[in-house]
Amino acid sequence: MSLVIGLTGGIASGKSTVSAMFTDMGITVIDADIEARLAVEPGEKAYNDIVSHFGTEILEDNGTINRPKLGEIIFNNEEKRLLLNSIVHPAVRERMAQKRALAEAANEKAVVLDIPLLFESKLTGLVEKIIVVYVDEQTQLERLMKRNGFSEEEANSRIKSQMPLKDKVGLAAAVIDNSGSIEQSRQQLMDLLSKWGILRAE
Ligand SMILES: CC(C)(COP(=O)(O)OP(=O)(O)OC[C@H]1O[C@@H](n2cnc3c(N)ncnc32)[C@H](O)[C@@H]1O)[C@@H](O)C(=O)NCCC(=O)NCCS
Ligand SMILES: Nc1ncnc2c1ncn2[C@@H]1O[C@H](COP(=O)(O)OP(=O)(O)OP(=O)(O)O)[C@@H](O)[C@H]1O
Repeated sequence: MSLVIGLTGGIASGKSTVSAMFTDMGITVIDADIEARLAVEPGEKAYNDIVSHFGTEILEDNGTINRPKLGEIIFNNEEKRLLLNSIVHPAVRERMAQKRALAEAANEKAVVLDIPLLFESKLTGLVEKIIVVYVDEQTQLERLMKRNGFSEEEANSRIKSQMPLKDKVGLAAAVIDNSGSIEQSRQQLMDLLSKWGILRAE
């Protein structure tokens, strides 16, 4: 039986950084952001639905979705964001369930589902234990602006579209505080996985 771990947090809180640590340990990570990208490739049902609702203005010349443009629309319009969610999320859920079943069938010790919107989309039933990757608000804002080249306003509109990170902390089985160095976060993860019996204590 695999332990199914949900890895979540807020935008730019460090989920990918922590999920890379799991991958380094040979633990399978299924990433909702990647599945969401695959689900909207040309020819997919979700792609057709997006084009019919948002129009061809959100396409690149080669027919793929212009992600910065769609992002600018949905992070400034709650109704449109919920519409996009209703198109993309069912496809993501289906893809993640398929991959999770494959990892479980292979009898892996643990499998990680990296889902930014685990709580917002009420997907907690998909996982057994939840790890929240936390950073303080100021660090989150600074890292998001730096990583994506966003203005403070652009970064804040994205942060505000999610459940406040500090509210997620209270809903988790464990929290990794990623406000410090990456090495400090790695140590927290190692301690946690030893405690859960996934890694042997050194
Ligand atoms: C709006 C889109 C095109 C912007 O693409 P872009 O490449 O700029 O960002 P990316 O997909 O890498 O997402 C970055 C982060 O933004 C946050 N985010 C993305 N979508 C949403 C959303 N609908 N609501 C709140 N936060 C979101 C997440 O923290 C995510 O990790 C894209 O995020 C999208 O299609 N979103 C809808 C699907 C979705 O909810 N994905 C998130 C997990 S399933
Ligand atoms: N402990 C750290 N110290 C300094 N920078 C960090 C640390 N952890 C992550 N970062 C940087 O902060 C940014 C956000 O981290 P990361 O991409 O892992 O977040 P994320 O939660 O996966 O984001 P998203 O879900 O929005 O894609 C990245 O540019 C990353 O390199």
